[in-house]
Amino acid sequence: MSARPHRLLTGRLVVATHNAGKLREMRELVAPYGVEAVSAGELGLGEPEETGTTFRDNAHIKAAAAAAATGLPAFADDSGLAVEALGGAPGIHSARWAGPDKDFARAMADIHEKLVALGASAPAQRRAHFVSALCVVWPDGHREDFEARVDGVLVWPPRGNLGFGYDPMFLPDGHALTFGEMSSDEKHGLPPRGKGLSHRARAFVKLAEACLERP
Ligand SMILES: O=P(O)(O)OP(=O)(O)OP(=O)(O)OC[C@H]1O[C@@H](n2cnc3c(O)ncnc32)[C@H](O)[C@@H]1O
Ligand SMILES: [Mg+2]
Repeated sequence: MSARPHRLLTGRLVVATHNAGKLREMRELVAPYGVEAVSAGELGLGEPEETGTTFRDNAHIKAAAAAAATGLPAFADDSGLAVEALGGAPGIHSARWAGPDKDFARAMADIHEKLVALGASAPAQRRAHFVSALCVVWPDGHREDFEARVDGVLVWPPRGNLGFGYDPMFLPDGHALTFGEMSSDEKHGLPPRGKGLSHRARAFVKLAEACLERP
């Protein structure tokens, strides 16, 4: 095996998210690796303000806050949908676009309406990508960062109710189903089925390669 420049993650891990859909996916991703995942909710942790200007910064803010509060390594994701015709919006503001009620039906319609106003009806004009920045922070401040994206087009009307957030309108390139129509395993697209499909699974493949070992 090659030398590891990264720090190995073992034992208990805080999954520092308050998003139930992300929590489920992050737990599924770490499950094969023998780490004990405890959620921010189970530990009663608050939500830090996401004041960063990049996905990477915001993921670090969330992981660092959870590591400081618990004395355990913490794992956070900051992610979002970037729509090319909208100059990359909503991007790091993806959660905020859904408002305090987390109304993603409204946020998806909002994006669709903006694309219609631009005359963007052909798939080539409706290109978008999801980005995931994953950050692990240890109580001593050591951090490990991984980022990945998945490209696709935005469909209308939304299709499927299996995922969360913007999944029902996102059709990844080379696939016939939206993320909202995919099972969690299909959306992850991990071996033996694939090399990682979703932004989060692709970033996690990098994290696992660097910081995790199967028991
Ligand atoms: O910050 P935490 O507590 O992790 O939860 P959050 O929902 O606020 O998460 P973010 O700040 O990272 O905002 C990302 C938003 O982008 C959307 N998003 C990210 N990944 C997604 C995915 O895999 N499928 C659908 N929508 C996604 C989703 O709506 C999220 O609320
Ligand atoms: Mg957030």
